[in-house]
Amino acid sequence: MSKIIAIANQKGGVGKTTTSVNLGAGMATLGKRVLLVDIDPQGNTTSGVGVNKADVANCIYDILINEVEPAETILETMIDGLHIIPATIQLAGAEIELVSTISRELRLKKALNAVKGKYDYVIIDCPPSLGILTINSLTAADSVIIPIQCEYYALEGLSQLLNTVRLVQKNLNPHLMIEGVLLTMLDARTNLGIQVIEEVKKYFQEKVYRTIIPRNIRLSEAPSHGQSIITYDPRSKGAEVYLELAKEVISYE
Ligand SMILES: Nc1ncnc2c1ncn2[C@@H]1O[C@H](COP(=O)(O)OP(=O)(O)OP(=O)(O)O)[C@@H](O)[C@H]1O
Ligand SMILES: [Mg+2]
Repeated sequence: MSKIIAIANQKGGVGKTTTSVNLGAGMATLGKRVLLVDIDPQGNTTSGVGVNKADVANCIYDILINEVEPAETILETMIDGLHIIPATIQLAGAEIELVSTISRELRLKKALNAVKGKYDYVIIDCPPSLGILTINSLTAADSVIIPIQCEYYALEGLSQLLNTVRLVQKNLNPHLMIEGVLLTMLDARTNLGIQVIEEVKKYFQEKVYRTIIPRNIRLSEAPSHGQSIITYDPRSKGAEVYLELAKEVISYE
């Protein structure tokens, strides 16, 4: 059975893309068939797995707006079992173009229905907003992973996200669950990190993953080489923790 997981937080730069790419790569390395879906006009997941956006013929925009078949957009990556539906800057227009479309919140769900059977996991990298692209993702998803950066104001803005999750549950997708909360970019040398961990655990309790992602320079280097951490530096701490996270997420099957 396939599971569709959205990686969402409207706050920018909290590790959504890093988690999509490396959790996906980790799962594929563990033998799962994984489809990444880049639904962020920034297209960082797309370039992060080595796809040259200039060479992309059809992207997620064409699925949402032009009703192109998803199978015509799927690309392979350098990791066996890891495929991607890419995004290009063209997607920036979709928010506005979708406004006047019938059942605009259901576009991604309908499209993924056609391909999800081929995969164990579909991982959707959401943009840093709660607009129609994130709503499409939450409507298509079985569950959502919320990355939270171990920084000041970590919980700020989360009530908006949780409110959006509730609205989607009520109106569009009653099955949507919170898969887990992931603490990212922990700097273990500071007390602040420890405080944030405690605060987030108090709020989300057993939903918080045991695996905590530390700050790791190799994780921030990998995207500029168009690679996940698993191939860029398999011996790094970053590769170790994202594989651990992949095992943890798979264990909840
Ligand atoms: N664990 C980490 N250690 C070091 N750097 C990291 C780590 N996680 C993410 N980064 C870096 O932090 C920046 C933001 O991460 P990322 O792009 O994954 O966040 P995002 O939530 O997808 O951002 P956006 O909201 O813009 O889409 C990137 O430059 C990334 O390489
Ligand atoms: Mg991103």
